[in-house]
Amino acid sequence: MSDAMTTNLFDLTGKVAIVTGASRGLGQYFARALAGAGADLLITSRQLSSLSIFQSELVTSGCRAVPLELDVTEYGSIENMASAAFDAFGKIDILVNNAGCNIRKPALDITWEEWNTVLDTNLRGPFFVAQAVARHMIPQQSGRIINIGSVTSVAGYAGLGPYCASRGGIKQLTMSLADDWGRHGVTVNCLAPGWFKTKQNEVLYEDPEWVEYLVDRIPLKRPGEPHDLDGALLFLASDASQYVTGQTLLVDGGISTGATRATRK
Ligand SMILES: NC(=O)c1ccc[n+]([C@@H]2O[C@H](COP(=O)([O-])OP(=O)(O)OC[C@H]3O[C@@H](n4cnc5c(N)ncnc54)[C@H](O)[C@@H]3O)[C@@H](O)[C@H]2O)c1
Ligand SMILES: O=C(O)[C@H](O)[C@@H](O)[C@H](O)[C@H](O)CO
Repeated sequence: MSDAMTTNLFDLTGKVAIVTGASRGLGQYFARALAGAGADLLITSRQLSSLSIFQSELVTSGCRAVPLELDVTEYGSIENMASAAFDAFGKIDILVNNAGCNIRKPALDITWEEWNTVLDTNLRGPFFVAQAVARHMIPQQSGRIINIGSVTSVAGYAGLGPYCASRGGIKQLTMSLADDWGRHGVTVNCLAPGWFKTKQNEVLYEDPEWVEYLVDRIPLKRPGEPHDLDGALLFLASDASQYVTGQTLLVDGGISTGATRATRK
């Protein structure tokens, strides 16, 4: 019998995970899934107070959870977070680079500042968070970095120019970092969700016609639910993916099979 049949490849007992942007949305679900698999958690937000209820929930569930302040657009904030994270548990095994934002506007209306806000948050930030955390993972000769991408890592949508550029960039960045740090036992992969209703995009779901159009384009015929991401997250965070690096895993109900379709079914 192979070892895989006698051990739980997805078990994260004793592992320490950082989830950025964990005060709400997918970040909270990622943290819950990692805690459910046994990991201790470092949850970050720009405002520590926004983490207190969620920290209590994690602690009540038996997880050791520490809140940390992080603004991914500030280099000093990233450095402080990474060293505080390491000090909290003496190691960092998993990073989920989740914090992100979107400005949804026709390309002609995007300002210089808006471009910078999206790219600084979604691409420059995750790069420097990964760098700061890898400085702790490399001496350990192990680590799992999971960058959050999107279906827009592989497809372009009108009105999402800076966002698509940032998510395409994170896919390429994932491959570059995987090549850089693989020799040190650190894997870097990208988890790319499709369409999930959260604070970032809830306004879109207020329009039933848009929802109908969206669902029509999704082969599995529904938007994602956060728990749809659990399996892929735990795969990329655990020993189950020990020989997987540089990959982008789309969890999107199949919408990336075609950004648009000529006929409606
Ligand atoms: N919801 C979706 O359909 C979807 C699909 C694909 C990818 N994503 C990505 O998943 C991630 C989570 O998004 P969500 O849908 O939960 O949206 P959300 O807006 O609820 O969560 C985003 C989180 O990032 C944090 N954040 C924003 N700017 C930050 C900064 N400068 N520093 C630190 N934290 C910051 C926010 O405070 C929030 O906690 C984002 O990167 C998003 O782009 C979402
Ligand atoms: O704010 C938005 O317009 C959405 O949240 C997008 O980010 C998509 O949901 C997602 O990225 C597609 O994968």
